[in-house]
This record gives sequence, structure tokens and C-alpha cells, in this order.
Amino acid sequence: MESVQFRDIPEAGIDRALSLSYLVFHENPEDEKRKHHHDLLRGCTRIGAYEGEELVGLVAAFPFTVSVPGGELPCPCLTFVSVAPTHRRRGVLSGMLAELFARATADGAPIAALWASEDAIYGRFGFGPATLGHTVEVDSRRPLALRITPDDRPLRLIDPSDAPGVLGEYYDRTRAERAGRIARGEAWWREEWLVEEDEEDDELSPPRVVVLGAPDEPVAGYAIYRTRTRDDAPGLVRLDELEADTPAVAAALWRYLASIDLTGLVRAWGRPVDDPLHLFSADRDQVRVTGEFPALWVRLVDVRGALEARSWAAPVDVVLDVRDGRLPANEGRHRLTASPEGCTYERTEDPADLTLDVRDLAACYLGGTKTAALLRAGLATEHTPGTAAALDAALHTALLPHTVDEF
Ligand SMILES: CC(=O)SCCNC(=O)CCNC(=O)[C@H](O)C(C)(C)COP(=O)(O)OP(=O)(O)OC[C@H]1O[C@@H](n2cnc3c(N)ncnc32)[C@H](O)[C@@H]1OP(=O)(O)O
Repeated sequence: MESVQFRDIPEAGIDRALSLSYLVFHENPEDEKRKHHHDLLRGCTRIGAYEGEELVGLVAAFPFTVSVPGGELPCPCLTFVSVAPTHRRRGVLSGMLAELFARATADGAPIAALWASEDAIYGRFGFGPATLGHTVEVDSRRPLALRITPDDRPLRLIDPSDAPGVLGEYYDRTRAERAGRIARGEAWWREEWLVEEDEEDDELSPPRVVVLGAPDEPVAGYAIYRTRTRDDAPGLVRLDELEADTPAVAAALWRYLASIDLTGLVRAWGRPVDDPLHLFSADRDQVRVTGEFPALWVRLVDVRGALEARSWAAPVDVVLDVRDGRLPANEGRHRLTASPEGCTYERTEDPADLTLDVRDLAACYLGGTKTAALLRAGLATEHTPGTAAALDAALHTALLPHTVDEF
């Protein structure tokens, strides 16, 4: 490992970095996709691991902004993480992440995040699954059975090229309501959400965007979806995103999706775990959760900065003993004093009320995991009874965190 050095990959090195990435991800994309990846990497921090002049590892990070309870934070979002098969398990990834954490600290970004290719990789680096997603299927061969009355205002299909303008402001409001959401710029909308051909399934239609509310009214909800029909299976509506102001608006959008002619299945990937659909659908055989997966993995690079940046639902005054084997500045006992008015997190010699690993604190940070659940799983130790309950009341968010932008 002494022979490997970590330094920025210059713009002229992006093609080489992509070749390494295609090698490790077993890909051979067309020119258009290569150009797209090139453009993405140009906008990223790019840390390379070099043995002499040979690039043997790459970590890139988008300079995204992610919503946290009560606000948002700059957050390097890791992507294209690749180590040459000839250099694996020699600490190359570990070295690149150490470099990335050092830069995040220097840049004042208290958290970092990623989507993991394999669950087993990132816990040891202090990342915890902070948002979860559900895969949901609706059998739409029969009318969607609902327990509430859908909003009867008109639905309209809009031109996807108009969607960033029509939906951008609305989406930003949803980011404030749910932690874990990425701020989307115009290019991200167009290239990740509204691109003509789906990256993974070229049989899918171009994106369709349906909005509830007349053109002269504010948007009350929307859905982005694609369709596919085949001779051997019911036609598919693949739902990419659905947001709604009220349950009635959500019901109207789900009913629309489930009643599109020549289709018999709605499949939604990455729905929030607390999607109200599960309560207002009248037939749970018709609406089924078919999978659950960790979505955004978060690293509290600067625990103090991260905790002080979020809002708190209830008062709490406890000493946390945080274990962090990679970033010593986070390690040890700190007094967390938080309330809806604000939060301080100061080093202390007082005895600990609760001991936990930084990866598990990260899983709780956006409100998606309870510290009481960590206790039940044997992952945290409560030294003062009632600490986990008090901490959970303070960490509580009205809606569960949710991330659907995969990067
Ligand atoms: C955000 C993203 O981009 S996710 C994409 C991640 N990339 C991939 O999956 C592409 C294919 N894989 C690779 O390129 C590499 O194997 C990587 C990046 C996953 C790991 O890189 P390496 O340089 O081998 O990791 P490194 O040597 O630093 O490993 C550190 C520790 O993690 C462990 N580890 C690394 N990869 C894995 C894995 N896939 N599964 C389980 N453990 C792993 C190592 O065993 C090691 O453990 P130790 O500290 O107990 O010895």
C-alpha cells in the first residue's frame, strides 16, 4: 500500500477513470452513455489511487445538497467507486475514503452519502442505512380499491421537457418535508429523470409526467412513469416518482396509474416506507410490498456538525459515547443537549448514558431508525434507563426519510 498515492484525477484523466470503472462494473457502454458519464465526472470531486502513473482506484463525489430534518446540508455523494481487480483488498478503498473524509471536513460538509452496490462494504467505514425504500406492486387488472375518495380535480399530461419548470418548486417543498432528498438542478432533472430512453430497459416508453391541478393552479401532486407492453405478460406501468399534497391527491394519481388501458401491473421502486397508499388501499392483496432495501447510506463525517445542523422534535439532555474507529475526532463522550430551539454537542468527562457506533448513529440521524431498535438488536448499550426513549422522541420526524435519486 505504501506504493499507492491518493491525489485528484485531472479532467484529462476522466477517460482513464471511466475505463477502470467499466472494467470493475463489467460494462461496455455506447458512446452516448460514455459522454454522459464523462459529463457527470467532470462535475464531481475525483480522488484517484495511483501506483506510479497507473490509476488503480477511483472515488468520485457529486457536490449535492441533501435535506435533513429542519434544513439541508452540503453532502459529497459518492459514486463510481472502483478498485482495479489486481489491487483489491489491499486498502485502496480505505485510503481513498480517508482522503475523501479529510476533504469533506476541510470543506465543512458534516455528512457524506452513497448508494451501495453491496451492503457488506460500507458499514466498516461508518456509513449506516439512513433511508429505506419499498418496491410496491399494484395488480391493476381490476379497478384499484380505495377507502378514501380521490381528489376529482383534473389530471393533465405535461411535456416532460416542461417538467423541471412545472415541478421543480413543488419537489423542493417535498424535500423540506422529508429528510434524505437530493436537491435537483435542471440538468439532473433532464438527464436522470426525464431522459428519453431508460438506462436499464430500452423497451420502456419515454417518461410520462401527469400532474393534478389545472395549468393556472399550483401543482397539487404529480407522477412520473413509463410503460411497457409485451405479448406474454400484462402491460407494465413503472412508476418512478409520485408526490401528493393530500391523501386524496395521492389516491387520484394511483387510481390513474392503475387504470391505464392495456396495462395490468403498476410497479413502483423506491417508495417511502410510510406511503399512505398502504392504509388507504382497500385490498392489501391488490397492493403489495414486494421488497425493502437500504437506499441512502449516510456517514456522519463530523458528528457534532451533523447533529447541530438538524432540528429536534423534543428536549433531550444525554451523554453519548460514540465509537468511531476511522475518524478519531468523533470518538468518545459528548453531551447532547437538544430541543426544538437548537442543539449543542460538547465533549464531556461525564459518564455515558448510551454507547453506540457512529454507523448506527448515522442510521438514526434522519429519523429512519430508532435507537430503541438498536438496543433490541444488541447494537447499542443503554447505561441510563430511558435514554433511548428520550433520544428517539427528540430525533422523531413526522414523515420517514426517503431517497429516490440513485447516483
Ligand atoms: C458508492 C458506490 O459506487 S458503490 C460501488 C462499489 N464498487 C464496486 O462494487 C465495484 C467492484 N468492487 C471494487 O471495486 C472493490 O472491490 C471495492 C471498491 C468494493 C473495495 O475496494 P478494496 O480496495 O478492495 O477495499 P479495501 O481493501 O480498502 O477493503 C477494506 C475492507 O473492506 C472489506 N471489503 C471490501 N470490499 C468488500 C466487499 N465487496 N464485501 C465485503 N467486504 C469488503 C475488505 O475485506 C476490507 O476488510 P478489512 O478492513 O477487515 O480487511
